[in-house]
Amino acid sequence: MDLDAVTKQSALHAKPDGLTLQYGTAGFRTKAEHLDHVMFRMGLLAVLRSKQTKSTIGVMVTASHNPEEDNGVKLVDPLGEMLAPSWEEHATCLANAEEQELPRVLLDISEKAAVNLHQDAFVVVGRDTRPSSEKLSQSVIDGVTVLGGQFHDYGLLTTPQLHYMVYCRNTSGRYGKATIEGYYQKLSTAFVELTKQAFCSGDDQRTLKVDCANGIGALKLREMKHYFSQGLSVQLFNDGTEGKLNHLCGADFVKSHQKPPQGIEMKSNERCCSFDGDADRIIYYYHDADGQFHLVDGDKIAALISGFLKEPLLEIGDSLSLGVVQTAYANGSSTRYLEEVMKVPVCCTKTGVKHLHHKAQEFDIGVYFEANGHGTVLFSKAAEMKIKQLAEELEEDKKRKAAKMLENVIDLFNQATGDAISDMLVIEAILALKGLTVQQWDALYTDLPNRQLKVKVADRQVISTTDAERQAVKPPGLQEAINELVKKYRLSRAFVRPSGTEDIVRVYAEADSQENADSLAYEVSLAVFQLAGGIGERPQPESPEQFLDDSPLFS
Ligand SMILES: CC(=O)N[C@H]1[C@@H](OP(=O)(O)O)O[C@H](CO)[C@@H](O)[C@@H]1O
Ligand SMILES: [Mg+2]
Repeated sequence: MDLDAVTKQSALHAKPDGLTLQYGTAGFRTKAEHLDHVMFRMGLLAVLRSKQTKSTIGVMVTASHNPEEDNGVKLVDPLGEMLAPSWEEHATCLANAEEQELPRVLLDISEKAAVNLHQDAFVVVGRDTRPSSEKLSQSVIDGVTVLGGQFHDYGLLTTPQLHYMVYCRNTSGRYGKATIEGYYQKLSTAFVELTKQAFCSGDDQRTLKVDCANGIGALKLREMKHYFSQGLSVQLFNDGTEGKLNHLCGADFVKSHQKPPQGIEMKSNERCCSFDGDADRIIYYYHDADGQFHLVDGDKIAALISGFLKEPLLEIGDSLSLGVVQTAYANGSSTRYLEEVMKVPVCCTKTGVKHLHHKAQEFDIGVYFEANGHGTVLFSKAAEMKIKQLAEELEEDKKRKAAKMLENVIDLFNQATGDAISDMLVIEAILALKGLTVQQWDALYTDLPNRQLKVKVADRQVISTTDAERQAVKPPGLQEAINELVKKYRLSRAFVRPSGTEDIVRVYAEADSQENADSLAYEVSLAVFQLAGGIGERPQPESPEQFLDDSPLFS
């Protein structure tokens, strides 16, 4: 390691005084103007991680669903997974080190993680469409090269596409080709194969309206749509030509506001979906004949997919285990439906894809989705081999077809991470094969009315939780207060946790009516405000709708 060169270069990527950042649920995120030094340092860290794992490491520059002025960075581990937790700590240490400390911190990390400094390093870089992303990804590359690492800059990519590239490169191309063309080919071939039957049987070509959040999803979907146009026609909205990234549109907006995005023309009963700003989340929705808006979220996606997978699994007669992984934000009705109607085991983990991903790996077939639409399905190596073998060997036509279908489903899912494009194609394939409308899908179960709020407190870390974030253990008295409030309503549940991506506390409540869910969320927010050090004046009790966007206390 040429530490003198690091010192010299780092002066060109100076750290603003007094800034402390933490590698959170999805890497570092803050205002773009504060991130140059973090990018450079994550370039350095990616080289060390690459040397240690003797693999290609990914660095993605994005702040996903956050405002256009923000940016962020996360590292992608060898199998396309999120960075290992011990390295998250190294990342935080490195990002916050004073400039003169950098050489020492780099040596410290190398020693602690037993990095062989003579090993070659290779890093791949991707970025979203934010105005700040190009320059920031150049700072990542500066960090990579100063430590002698090789790199490939993919330029504009969705986050899941970068995960895919990393996975392909570290599995000698067995997973797919590590090019954008390879990604399009792999997914669209599986989609066309899977849906052949559905479209032969006389179904009209299907159309789907997609709100691309004015982000990278628009660019990539536009490039890709010709590959699968024989099975599905997508109409793009919020494609970035006019509007601002994630502003009044995108999956996060639709889910948290429970209303349609601006910039999309919705006719009644038309199937629409929204991606988020880096295209790793997807949410469906429609207006019914009475003009009422219906959200079909990540929980319903998990229900649709697991129901669909159960049938061919039964058909092939193999006892592969199927399970669903959710977080505390999953609607209570979805959990009940999966467990009681579908008879599928359900696990709850902490928020953040890495937790769900790891839990899902415990099943032969692990379906994981956050309610906000981030998720995928993981097939264990053993399950994949078994299915491939059965698709070749099974004599009975019906059984062989079921195995073949599962084989295509495996190829259609991005096994590295949740992927809006891949999930969209899976969902569209299932709806086509089953002949389901979006209304029929929505009718699998009825969501319990729910409300999410954000509370600003002086230090959100005064709240700590247990039981997959469903119980607050600190500050004293908070959980007891929540329990008392929950008792006032029917079918109710509420929890609070500090966000891992924003400087706020999140409050979630559900109950038998929207009014009750709103009141409960509001009352719990007040309890947080009082017991966990809220900032500003105590808000007057009004409808949560009124302070969803505007209040400095709640948003
Ligand atoms: C309630 C919620 O939607 N939380 C989101 C959000 O995390 P927070 O830690 O809640 O800020 O961003 C994460 C990264 O995108 C995503 O994984 C997660 O689901
Ligand atoms: Mg995202």
